Amino acid sequence: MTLLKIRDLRKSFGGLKAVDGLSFDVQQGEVLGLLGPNGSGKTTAMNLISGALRADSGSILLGSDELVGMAPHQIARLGVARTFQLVRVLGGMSCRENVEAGMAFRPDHKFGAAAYDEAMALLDTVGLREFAETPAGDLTYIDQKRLELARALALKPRLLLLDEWLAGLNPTELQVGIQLIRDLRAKGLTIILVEHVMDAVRALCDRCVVMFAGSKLAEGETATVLAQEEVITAYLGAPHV
Ligand SMILES: Nc1ncnc2c1ncn2[C@@H]1O[C@H](COP(=O)(O)OP(=O)(O)OP(=O)(O)O)[C@@H](O)[C@H]1O
Repeated sequence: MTLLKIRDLRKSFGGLKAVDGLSFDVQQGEVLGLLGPNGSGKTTAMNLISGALRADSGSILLGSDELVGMAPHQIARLGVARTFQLVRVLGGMSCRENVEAGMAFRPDHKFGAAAYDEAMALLDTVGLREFAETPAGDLTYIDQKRLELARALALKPRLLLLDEWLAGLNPTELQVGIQLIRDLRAKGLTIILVEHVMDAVRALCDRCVVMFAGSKLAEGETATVLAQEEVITAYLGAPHV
């Protein structure tokens, strides 16, 4: 079953076509890798899906809901959650409060003890239970990334957008991060993963879409796509492949 249907999506900044006629589908329950060299339009595409940017034209259907033209909080309420390439936690609030803030965007948001219990369970999921009352700003960068994931999960999303969530992890942390995303997939969550860490892409993504200069260069099963000559050429010279 198709959860997300993107058709002929376009976004320009001045004369620069950051997303230029992009179309692809995301199936319910799959992890889709959104790949491409630096500047190819991946983050812009994620911003268009989450509503942080408004498309110039095209369509983004989540189920039967058209997301183009909706405000970010409306899209969040429909069940689209994200993490950011540059982490954005509420530094002065505790980790638990950050997660509880994520719940506030949910149609069925909880208060008091119920919110507390759910926030603690989510912190447990990402390995931060012991830091529940620590100000988020005191966490290391990696732990802030974990917290951002817990806050995204607090939305009980149907679709999770992860923008380079695994970047900057050491090899041990990377394995933990990969397992965490696997667990989320096993629970039926649909995920779009923008990622430069190819080991993670191979380990996690059922299918990949490769962007180049705002357009789709390739799409298909991960191993097949990564072996395509035009994909290798597009990445040539990029140090992380
Ligand atoms: N707000 C903006 N204003 C002007 N240009 C922008 C803006 N956001 C992105 N761009 C440009 O749009 C193009 C696509 O950028 P985008 O960040 O989507 O690429 P990306 O594939 O996510 O790259 P990276 O892998 O480096 O994160 C780039 O040329 C970028 O400089």
